[in-house]
Amino acid sequence: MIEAPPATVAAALRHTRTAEVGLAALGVHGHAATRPAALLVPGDEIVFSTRIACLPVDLTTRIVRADADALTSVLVSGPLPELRHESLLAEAGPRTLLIDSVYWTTPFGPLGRLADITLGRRFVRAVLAARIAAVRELAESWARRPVVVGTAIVHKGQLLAQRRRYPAPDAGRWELPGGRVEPGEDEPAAVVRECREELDVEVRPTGRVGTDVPLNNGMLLRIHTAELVDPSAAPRAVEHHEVRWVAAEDLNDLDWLDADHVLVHSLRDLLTRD
Ligand SMILES: Nc1nc2c([nH]c(=O)n2[C@H]2C[C@H](O)[C@@H](COP(=O)(O)OP(=O)(O)OP(=O)(O)O)O2)c(=O)[nH]1
Repeated sequence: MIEAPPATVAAALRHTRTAEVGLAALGVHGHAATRPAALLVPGDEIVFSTRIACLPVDLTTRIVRADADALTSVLVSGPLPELRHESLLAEAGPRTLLIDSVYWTTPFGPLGRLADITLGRRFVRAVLAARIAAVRELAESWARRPVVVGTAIVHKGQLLAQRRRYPAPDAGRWELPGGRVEPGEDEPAAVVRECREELDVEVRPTGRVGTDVPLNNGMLLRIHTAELVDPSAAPRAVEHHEVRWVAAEDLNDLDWLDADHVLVHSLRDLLTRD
């Protein structure tokens, strides 16, 4: 049990720090091989190096799922024929139940099975415990951050994106409508208010998508889904340069803000779900 919402725990699971630093204490050294970015996305690979029974072992895994319900990785190369690691998350009131499952096949027949029982399982349990401790620490500290809501408005299979006008480093880049949650306001109310202010339309919040994303300014970005109350309403750029309806296959073409880049695969899933 972790004292944070599932989307926050899911963000901590995706953080390269929990894959790297969490395991270093056990002599397992890992680094993200494909991208140095802080949150892992599907397709990213992590290389782990360690010694088991004095033998050097290198193992590479690839992330195949990274959303608010689960992080899953599979073996790319290493000393095992098969390895799959699944971390499943379930909401438990204000807390999150994290269930870690590791499935593997042992090489070397009966000898391998013996080594598995005497060493392998103990090692995997210790690795999982170290990782969960790192995830807990990160998630519980992020859960105390102020929240910025982003809104994934879906209409006719497309997502509304808007292009920022300011500040200078972000000008011209794309983001989702939204902003800081005001004191005393709940998140769906902030979504409705921000969309009214930024787009001059009424939206109806419908749920959530993706994991949270920690921002460099000390806040936490959380994405809600929404639909237009009046399907014929046309959102307009009140504060931004431009608004645009974007199809799933075009999401990658936009120059998103850094935080939004790691959400693009979840936004694509949202548009192609039905
Ligand atoms: N709204 C929004 N903000 C994002 C996204 N991605 C991202 O990194 N951010 C950052 C940019 C800002 O540092 C912060 C949100 O601030 P903001 O300027 O949109 O909203 P605000 O209501 O707090 O500010 P303002 O309108 O008073 O200027 O979150 C996103 O997709 N949508």
